[in-house]
Amino acid sequence: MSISTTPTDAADRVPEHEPTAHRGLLAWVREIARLTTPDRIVWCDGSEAEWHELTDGLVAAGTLVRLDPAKRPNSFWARTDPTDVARVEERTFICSADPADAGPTNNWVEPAEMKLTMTELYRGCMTGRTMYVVPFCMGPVDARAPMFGVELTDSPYVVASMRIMTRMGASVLAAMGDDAPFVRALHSVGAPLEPGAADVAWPCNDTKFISHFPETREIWSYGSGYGGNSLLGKKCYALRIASVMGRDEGWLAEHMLIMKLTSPQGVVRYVAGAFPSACGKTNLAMLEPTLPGWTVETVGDDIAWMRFGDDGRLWAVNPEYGLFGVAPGTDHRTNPNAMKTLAKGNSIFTNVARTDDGDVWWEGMGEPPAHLTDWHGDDWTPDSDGPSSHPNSRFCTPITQAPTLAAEYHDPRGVPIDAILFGGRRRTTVPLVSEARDWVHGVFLGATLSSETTAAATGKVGVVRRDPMAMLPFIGYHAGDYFAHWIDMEKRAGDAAKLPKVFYVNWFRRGDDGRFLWPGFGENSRVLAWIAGRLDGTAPAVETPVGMVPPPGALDLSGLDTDPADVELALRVDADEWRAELPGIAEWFATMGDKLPAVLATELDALRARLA
Ligand SMILES: Nc1nc2c(ncn2[C@@H]2O[C@H](COP(=O)(O)OP(=O)(O)OP(=O)(O)O)[C@@H](O)[C@H]2O)c(=O)[nH]1
Ligand SMILES: O=C([O-])CC(=O)C(=O)O
Ligand SMILES: [Mn+2]
Repeated sequence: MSISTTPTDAADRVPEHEPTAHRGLLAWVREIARLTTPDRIVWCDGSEAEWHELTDGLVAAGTLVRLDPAKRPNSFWARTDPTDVARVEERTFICSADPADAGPTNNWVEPAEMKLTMTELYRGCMTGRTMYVVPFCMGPVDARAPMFGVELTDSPYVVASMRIMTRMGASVLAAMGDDAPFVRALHSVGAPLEPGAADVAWPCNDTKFISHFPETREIWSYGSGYGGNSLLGKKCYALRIASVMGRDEGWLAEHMLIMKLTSPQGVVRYVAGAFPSACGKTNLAMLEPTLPGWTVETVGDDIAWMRFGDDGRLWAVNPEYGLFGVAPGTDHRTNPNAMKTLAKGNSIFTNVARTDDGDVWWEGMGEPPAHLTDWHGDDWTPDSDGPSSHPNSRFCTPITQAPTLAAEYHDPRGVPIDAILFGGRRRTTVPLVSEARDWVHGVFLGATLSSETTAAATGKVGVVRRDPMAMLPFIGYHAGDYFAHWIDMEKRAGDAAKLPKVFYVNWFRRGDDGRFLWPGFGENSRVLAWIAGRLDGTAPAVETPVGMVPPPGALDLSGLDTDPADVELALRVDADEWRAELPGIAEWFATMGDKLPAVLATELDALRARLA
């Protein structure tokens, strides 16, 4: 790291140590320093030495606790303020010039008004703190058009996490040269330190704003240190801002995993999958197939940027560099590859429990130890009331440590997608797997995707809501325009178009007694094998009102110890349940007003007719 300024004249000193000649960047850094008045400015180089300096400082401040290096090398335990544990959707804003561009799914404030409000919050907000300049790149730096960003933040926890989650530092700054365009991402925890005041382990502010200015490609985040609100390369840039770039430039920025699926015969298929937050993307991306001979390799677990190649195929890149995964439920039986990734160390665990011998623990990881320190920092025993770990506790770890990493991960061209899966968390109605009849029907399935809310966002858990393409909290513009953009992708593919087939999955259907009807996790390979068979034209399917499903016997259930009657229930298409679903879909579409593409209204009419 290089320190560019002294404590007293942070904003105005001659930039002798500023490691770039990028005038736009320098001017912005000085402008923000003048506004936020940090004690010093640090330009992050992404080096090993810088990581150690940051993490040592965070340990000294009490934000991080170093885990036992013999068990978890170079790894740390963090606890947040109990009010700062998840994305805050009601405090997230799309500040487009025209409110119609934000649409019915976003909070909107006029951009100048939002900037006025937030400028007053930012004024002096870094007093007593360091402002870090974090140059980062979403996707490979050697891409044809590398996607740069710079985050200015007063949180060293954010800097350390950004080093895991993005390509960042001196090499990125060098690649930016002196005039590359970049997304300006400003972040503050909103907790100035007056001289002599004591700091807290997790500074944050009750007032929170996660604001996006799509026209100027800017992000202003204030008051939260939690990942989804503060690691601005992730949801804010790679989904909300990038979805607007995609609209303008003809590509897609999606909340999708990307996997490489290889059959026992060696046939390779690339599959992307959109499931809402905490609905199984990371697990599917790292799956250990139970069906012999199949392999799954990981390209991405959360975000896919997809554009058509000259070959008419849809090519997907994972813009991220790390995994920011849900901890609870992750275990050697459910996701052994995540456990192996974490065992290599170099990770930050947030809001999980710590064992007395310097390791981490969370619900779902086998038998609980007799004593833990829980995510509040309190003593915890198996007799304690609540869980030891917050349901949205997370691990942050380098994706390059995954034993399942596909070699293609590093390829700036990405991988050509053969199938897109949409999926949600539904106790009823939605069958284990179904296939769309064509592209428009596939877009309809995505546009009407529904799921029960999870702990990944603040608010009530378990409420069914429409979550189009698993992007409800992340579409940076009008959802009706977004649907039209998806439909139009068919035209963008050109004459040689080879569109992915679309499937709809639900791992979470339950029996009357609340049990999961389908065992999930590695057993999902059986569903993937049927999907691969559909792509090859070898697997059978039967028409139902909602799409094509595997007939009895079409799923390979050999060696599965689930009751076949449960599998049948998981696959069932119940016309009554689906008829009950129709008013909700109609209501949802009505919120799009005249922006709803006519073909989607036609799809709904056709579904209604098939169910009549
Ligand atoms: N029953 C069941 N649970 C699953 C399955 N796959 C994942 N889960 C659980 O669902 C939760 C979320 O899974 P993840 O894979 O982390 O979800 P995600 O979509 O990557 O979540 P985000 O990182 O928030 O976007 C975890 O507790 C998993 O254990 C499955 O096939 N069946
Ligand atoms: O953004 C976050 O906090 C984590 C995440 O991946 C999601 O919620 O989809
Ligand atoms: Mn996610």
